Amino acid sequence: MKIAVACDHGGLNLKVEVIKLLEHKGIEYEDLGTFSDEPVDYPDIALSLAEAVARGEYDRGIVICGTGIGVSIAANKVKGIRAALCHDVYSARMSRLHNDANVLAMGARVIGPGLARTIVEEWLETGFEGGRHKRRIDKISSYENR
Ligand SMILES: O=C(CO)[C@H](O)[C@H](O)[C@H](O)COP(=O)(O)O
Repeated sequence: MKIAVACDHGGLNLKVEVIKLLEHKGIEYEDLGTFSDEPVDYPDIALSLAEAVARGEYDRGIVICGTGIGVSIAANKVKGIRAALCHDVYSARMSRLHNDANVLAMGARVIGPGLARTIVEEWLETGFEGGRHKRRIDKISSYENR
C-alpha cells in the first residue's frame, strides 16, 4: 500500500507524527508538502493530494489542516474521492468498513498526536465491507458520472 500525506501550515506538526508512524510500520508513503510553517492555502494542498489519489498514483491519502474541515471539503470535490474527517477511532473504522474512504482528513488543532496515531492505524488496517455498502457507494459514483 502506498500512501500520500499532505498538510497545510496548520497541520505540519501532526503530519510529522503521522510520517513517523508510517516509517515505524514500514508503510510506503510520499510527503506532498507543505514542508514549512509558512502559510499556504489548504485547497491547493488537498486538491493536489486528492487528484493524485484519484489518478491511482497512491492507494490512499492522509491530509491534515488546522481543523481537517477545509481539506476534507476540498478533497471531496475531486471525482472518485471519498474523504472522511475523523477525530475518533470509531469513525475512522466505519469510514473504511462502510464508506471505503480513500482519504483520511484530520485537524492538528483538534486532536493530539497519540489519538491521531491510533486513528491512522485503525484506518489503514480496516478493509471495506462491500455488500450493501458497495451499492450505496455506487450511487455516489453514479451521481459523479451523471
Ligand atoms: O483548518 C483549516 C481549514 O479548515 C486550515 O488549517 C486553515 O489554515 C485554517 O483556516 C487556519 O488558518 P490560519 O491562516 O492559520 O489562521
